[in-house]
Amino acid sequence: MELEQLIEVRRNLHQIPELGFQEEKTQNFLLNYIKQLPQEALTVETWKTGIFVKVEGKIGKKTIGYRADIDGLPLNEETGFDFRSVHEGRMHACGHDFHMTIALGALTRLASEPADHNVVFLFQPAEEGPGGAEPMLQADFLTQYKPDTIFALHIAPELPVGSVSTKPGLLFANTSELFIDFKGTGGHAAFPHMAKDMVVAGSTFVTHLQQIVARRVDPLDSAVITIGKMEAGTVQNIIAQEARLEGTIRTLTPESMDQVKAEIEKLARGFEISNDCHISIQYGSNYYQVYNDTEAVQGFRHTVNSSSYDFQDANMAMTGEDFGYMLKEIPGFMFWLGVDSKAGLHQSKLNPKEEALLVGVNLVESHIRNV
Ligand SMILES: CC(=O)N[C@@H](CCC[C@H](N)C(=O)O)C(=O)O
Repeated sequence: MELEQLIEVRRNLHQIPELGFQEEKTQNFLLNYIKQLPQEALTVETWKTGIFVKVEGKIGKKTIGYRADIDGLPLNEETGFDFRSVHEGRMHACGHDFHMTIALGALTRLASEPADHNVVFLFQPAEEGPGGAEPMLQADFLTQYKPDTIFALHIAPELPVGSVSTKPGLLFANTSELFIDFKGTGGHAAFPHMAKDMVVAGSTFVTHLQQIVARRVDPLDSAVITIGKMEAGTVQNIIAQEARLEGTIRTLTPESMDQVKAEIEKLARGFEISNDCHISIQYGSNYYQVYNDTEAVQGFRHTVNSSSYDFQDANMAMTGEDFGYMLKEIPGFMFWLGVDSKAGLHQSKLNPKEEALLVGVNLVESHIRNV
């Protein structure tokens, strides 16, 4: 599959981003594509809105897993491309259109010319939330064809095309979604002393959360608490009775995640007293850290060094990835693929360079053949 075809597939996928476990059109597109490949070596099975494809190897002693995530984000695209999202308020702003296209490109080559080993492609739903990797690991297909090793990639806007980057050990953080609801007493804007104002409580709480990171977490460790969404009130002259914060916590160890959560709960109890309100905290999906196997990374470094592409040592990042659950069960690694975009991940103008699609396909295919 050459660059022109990869671009066509990517642009088709780019137009139809869907949220986690709603990826019906995406699944159909992928299935239709897979259907027109030579079928002799393929076993295809759907799992919820995802898909497994096994390619029987020529020798077939080992099984290599390759995972691509398939969901989009709830974001309005602002690229102005003629192939922009046709789904209002949805965008492939985390590169999953690239991830799927690269997997299809490698699958296309392997379906025509299988590798020595078996390969299982996992088209996984719901990476952005609520998390598809952990339940997908329980699928019967994987019990039957459990990979001995597994890998995946993520696009990296800050790296040039032709570069990839990874490291042994911890690559991505532990994550937990965070939802905090405040309930006070509404009232007339002119009589604040008679109400319990949840705009004030909620917004002060946001700034106090940052003190947990600054003053409770060991400075030699690290954590992030980001509130990405805040909702409160009804109109400008009514004191808000309710407020809601939605965010995410990132830590470098599962233990510091427990500590940060305990600190948030402690802060909330204090706020309930000082603001005379009720606060309830919910954690949505939690992702286990992405921890790369040293030997697997060495093998990949060898693949890259034997190609015309450039390998760079990565730093840890506070991004999260439910692929961490797969790596907890199966040794392997994740790597960053350079796509050189001014706008970063989760931004409405993300514009990865499409030449990187071919770099991805070449490296995924050659690594599978080298393992
Ligand atoms: C690679 C990437 O950007 N992943 C997401 C994963 C989000 C997990 C969950 N919804 C959360 O926000 O905690 C990320 O934001 O890092």
